[in-house]
Amino acid sequence: MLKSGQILTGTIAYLDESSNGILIVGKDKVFVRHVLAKERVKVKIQKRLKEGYSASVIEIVQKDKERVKPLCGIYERCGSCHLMHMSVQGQKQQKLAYLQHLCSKSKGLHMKVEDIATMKEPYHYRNKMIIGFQKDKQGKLQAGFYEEFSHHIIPYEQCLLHPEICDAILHTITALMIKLRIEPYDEDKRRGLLRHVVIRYGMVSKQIMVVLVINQQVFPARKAFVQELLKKHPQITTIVQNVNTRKTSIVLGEQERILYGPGYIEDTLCGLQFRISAKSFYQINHEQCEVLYKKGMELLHMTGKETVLDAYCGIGTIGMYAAQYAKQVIGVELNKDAVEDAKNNAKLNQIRNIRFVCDDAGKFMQKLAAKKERLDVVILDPPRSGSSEAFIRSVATIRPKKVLYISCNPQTQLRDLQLFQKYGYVGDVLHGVDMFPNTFHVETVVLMSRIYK
Ligand SMILES: C[S@@+](CC[C@H](N)C(=O)[O-])C[C@H]1O[C@@H](n2cnc3c(N)ncnc32)[C@H](O)[C@@H]1O
Repeated sequence: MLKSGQILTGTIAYLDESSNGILIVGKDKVFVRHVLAKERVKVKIQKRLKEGYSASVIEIVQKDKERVKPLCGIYERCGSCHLMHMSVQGQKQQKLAYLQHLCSKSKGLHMKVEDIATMKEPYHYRNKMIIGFQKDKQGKLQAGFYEEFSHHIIPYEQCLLHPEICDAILHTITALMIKLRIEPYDEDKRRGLLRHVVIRYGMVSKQIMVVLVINQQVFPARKAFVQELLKKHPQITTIVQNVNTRKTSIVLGEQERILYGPGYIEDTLCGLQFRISAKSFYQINHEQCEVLYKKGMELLHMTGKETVLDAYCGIGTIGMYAAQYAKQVIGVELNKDAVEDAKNNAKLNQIRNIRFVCDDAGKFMQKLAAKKERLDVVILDPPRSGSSEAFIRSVATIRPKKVLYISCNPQTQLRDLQLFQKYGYVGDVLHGVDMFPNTFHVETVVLMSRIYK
């Protein structure tokens, strides 16, 4: 048994799915942050965990050649980034090893992992920023991201993952909160006004949306707040007030009020125009999203005769891109604001061979199967939790020739691939796209086809 405070030296065996370095000591696992696989480290045991022990690094005795100095001053405390101490190549190797490991332990699947498409400049890529607020012990207002596994905010000056303008806007918002005596929301006491600020940035259009999430219907200093914010940042194209009075960690509430501008931003992706409103999903990495969609179309290799279903379609981005290579596309999405955006986006781009339905993807697929509808291609890009058996079973009933599965969570994707296989669809290559550099997340795409003709 290891003791708290005990000092050990050893070699990191591998990094787990949360990028913890694993040191094996006898039968015990010791979890070490911010190390690389194969590095020799001197660590101090901190505490016992359910699965082993946590330890802090005293010294990296032997550095891996992919180790780099993190550019962010609060990297080790913040927790939003996990791999900033690795070069682009090192991050790629780590993500490849992780995907290979996941594939190898997915029973019944014979997947190989093809390359991961990385970004040359892996900074300032996130087009959406979510900020929380708190007061420190001295009553000083702080703004920042949540520390990993906690509701404690780590204040920051500059975030290397977002466009610089977002930081400047946030600093103005913090100054305005102090000036106009706007209290940050306190989760425990359930008091205070401003819960979160969401900033969305159109990477091509440069349009900016600021969403102020407040804890009550009335926003007392609203006019002055909006006027002063716009005066300081005339680049902001829309400001939305969102009301969230629920006891929840979900950021946005249902109700919205537009305080300035149209209530949405527009952006260009794969040569198409998209309107994005506050509650709609939009891929957070513009450059890599284009890489991902192109990869998807390349894998599908469509002839222009296909009827395609774009399931979990968001604002219709993949579907509209696919519509250029297909006979017709149906998009299905649960979020009604996103469907509204999608319908507008089809008009905006004069794409007439696409229609959108607001429904649960599983239920919609069951209805299509019951009506014996014909589909040639199904594209699905579900949320992190993955798809459902109802959806997968109905796909098998409809018997499309090809199924393209895009995912931001390879664990649930591989679970779903096992189900697809049970229902007669197999894929053998997982393609990675690094949509989230400096973090342990990775986007993957796989093409499946029917085993039985
Ligand atoms: C990862 S996003 C993908 C969006 C889109 N394909 C894109 O690339 O921008 C997942 C989408 O699934 C939607 N969604 C979540 N659960 C759903 C369900 N049960 N049925 C249909 N859509 C759902 C979310 O609202 C979100 O827009």
